[in-house]
Amino acid sequence: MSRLEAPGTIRSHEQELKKAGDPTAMGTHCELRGATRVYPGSAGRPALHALGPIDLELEAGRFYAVVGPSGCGKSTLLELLAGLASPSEGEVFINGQPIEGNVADGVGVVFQDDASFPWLTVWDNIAFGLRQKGVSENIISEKVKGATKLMGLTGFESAYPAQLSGGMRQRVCIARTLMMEPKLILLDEPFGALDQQTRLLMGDELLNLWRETGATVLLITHALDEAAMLADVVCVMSARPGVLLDVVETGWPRDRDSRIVSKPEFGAITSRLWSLLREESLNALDTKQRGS
Ligand SMILES: Nc1ncnc2c1ncn2[C@@H]1O[C@H](COP(=O)(O)OP(=O)(O)OP(=O)(O)O)[C@@H](O)[C@H]1O
Repeated sequence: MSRLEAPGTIRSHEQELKKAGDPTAMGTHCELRGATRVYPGSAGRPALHALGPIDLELEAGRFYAVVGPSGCGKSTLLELLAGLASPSEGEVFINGQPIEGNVADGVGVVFQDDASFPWLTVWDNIAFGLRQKGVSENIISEKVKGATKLMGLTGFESAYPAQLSGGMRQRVCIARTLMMEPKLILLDEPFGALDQQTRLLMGDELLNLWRETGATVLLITHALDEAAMLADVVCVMSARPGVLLDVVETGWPRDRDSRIVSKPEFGAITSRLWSLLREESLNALDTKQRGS
């Protein structure tokens, strides 16, 4: 069942897994402490306080989703964790080490926009990062084969992105990220452009991937049902500047799949998320309509 816990209390789960010697608890541990992000003003535009302060701890090997009103700072939060931006105040730690604007090793990011390279085949798209790193072709070949199989792309290795569906192109991007064996996978609305059925199936694939790699996953999504189905923990953000409103533990078993959407608990979780977000979303809409 859905239950709410204060952000600090989720630490115990990781400790339990480690004590039990769980091999899947191999992902990255992340922590934001008092992190804020203010975009400086320019050309007569005032500075914009986009995020925080936020305190959030991501335990190794768990699946997190972040939901919140449009423009509340979800992508900004992801950029801080990815090391693509530095906090204006506060700190971000990856495995206990502060990061300051450096993309940490073992972090993979997947964005909403189809980021496949149109001039490369599926195979070469997936191999791209490893080639950049100078990895030998033998090893690349083995890894690409594994990734195409895992992402259901076998048989399409020599196709170009334009010959694939949107869902397949997004799988190519996920496979390319996977190649780098990330211990922290950050996804910003990766299924936003897909139809509902494809989103559910991609969600199942993402769950498989998460189980197989033991990575820590943080998924940003507008879709409350996607968050409720996929995540162990749903972080609910307020309207801008986004702060953590609540942390909802879904309580799903690790071997879940999209069939849980028919369970009564699923409806209870999505209702809980909407009751937390409804007022915030109205506030965000109101602010947008006032043009501030
Ligand atoms: N580089 C930037 N410079 C100035 N303002 C920015 C920049 N990037 C984002 N913002 C602003 O910061 C706020 C938060 O943006 P962000 O993209 O993090 O929100 P979000 O919750 O991911 O939005 P959405 O739900 O619409 O995708 C928004 O008001 C946005 O316009």
